[in-house]
Amino acid sequence: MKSIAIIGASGYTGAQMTALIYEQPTLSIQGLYVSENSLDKDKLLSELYPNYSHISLALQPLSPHAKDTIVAECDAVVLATDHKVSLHLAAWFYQQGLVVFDLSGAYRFSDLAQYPKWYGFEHEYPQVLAQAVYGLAEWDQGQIEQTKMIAVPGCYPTASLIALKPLAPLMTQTLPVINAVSGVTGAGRKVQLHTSFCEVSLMPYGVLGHRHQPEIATHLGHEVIFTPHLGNFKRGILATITVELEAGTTTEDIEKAYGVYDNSPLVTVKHNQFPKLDDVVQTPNCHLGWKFDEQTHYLVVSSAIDNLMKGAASQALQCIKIHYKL
Ligand SMILES: NC(=O)C1=CN([C@@H]2O[C@H](COP(=O)(O)OP(=O)(O)OC[C@H]3O[C@@H](n4cnc5c(N)ncnc54)[C@H](OP(=O)(O)O)[C@@H]3O)[C@@H](O)[C@H]2O)C=CC1
Ligand SMILES: CC(=O)N[C@@H](CCC(=O)OP(=O)(O)O)C(=O)O
Repeated sequence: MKSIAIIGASGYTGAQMTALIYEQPTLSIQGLYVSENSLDKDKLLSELYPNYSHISLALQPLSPHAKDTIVAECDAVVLATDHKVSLHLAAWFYQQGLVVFDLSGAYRFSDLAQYPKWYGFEHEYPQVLAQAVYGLAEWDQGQIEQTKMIAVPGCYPTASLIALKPLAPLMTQTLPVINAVSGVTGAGRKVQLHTSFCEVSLMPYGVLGHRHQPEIATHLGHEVIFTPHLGNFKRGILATITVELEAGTTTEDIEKAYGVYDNSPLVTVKHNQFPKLDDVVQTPNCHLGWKFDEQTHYLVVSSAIDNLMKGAASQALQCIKIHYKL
């Protein structure tokens, strides 16, 4: 049995993480934590999320004493916290010997120079960062087993990389174009004007400047154009990607490339049939659908995931299971 503390448990990904770990027979939840002065401290998680009424756990303030107790009692921590919060907590828990599964972007680049540019802070823990691995579960299994510092990928990068990585050896220099729409939970539970009910209307944002563009490019090994959109629905991401493949590429080559997922139960690949969000929301699955034009050698692939599940919590659970060989 592995004992895990969940920090940021009142947020959307933290609550989802709690519900998933709660169901695991070989994992136990040591505690749920929020910030020391959180408005939600000492409330039951089920007061915030009545759909989790079966989980009778309180949200505890992450005091210095609580941190020491976590170190004494836990094997691992899940950080479902903002990047800047995770930056410090991940380093501290890692240095105390715990395994860290961080849902934020604070450890997803090995290149220190990316952090001031995309996250607005200098990375203060280069030695911890050097130990961090990217936790795209279907691709990085060996690394996830080896290290104690796992950076769980972002939601848009998960959808995009699962679709694109098999195609990388077949791509030309032309940049793949990724258009993706996310539900509003992607922005977290905190109150913000642009995610309030009357403000949300399908629109692009972060055009040519979203931090997930370099994350996708880094872990694909190929530059991309990435345009996220906010949709007026709660959960899910649909990324539709147009990519030019080398002249002479055949439909069979692509079928073979996507065969890499033949033994990945959570990834479903369909030719000439496109996914829809309703089929993946509330599941850990990724559905891919693709079509290829042999004349122009352009391929269009759509990738659908639940941003809070495969885009965050269920992928973190995959990483936990891979790491502990559960
Ligand atoms: N939402 C999504 O679809 C995805 C999110 N992510 C990433 O996961 C992380 C969490 O996202 P999300 O769940 O959406 O965020 P939320 O805003 O919904 O939740 C953040 C949580 O962190 C807590 N928190 C804030 N400050 C501290 C602190 N100093 N110590 C302990 N807890 C703290 C908050 O509670 P309180 O403020 O009351 O203390 C809350 O529980 C982020 O890094 C995000 O980028 C990754 C993939 C997908
Ligand atoms: C709709 C929405 O706002 N989505 C978030 C992405 C959330 C995510 O995956 O997160 P990381 O911050 O962990 O990379 C955004 O665009 O910032």
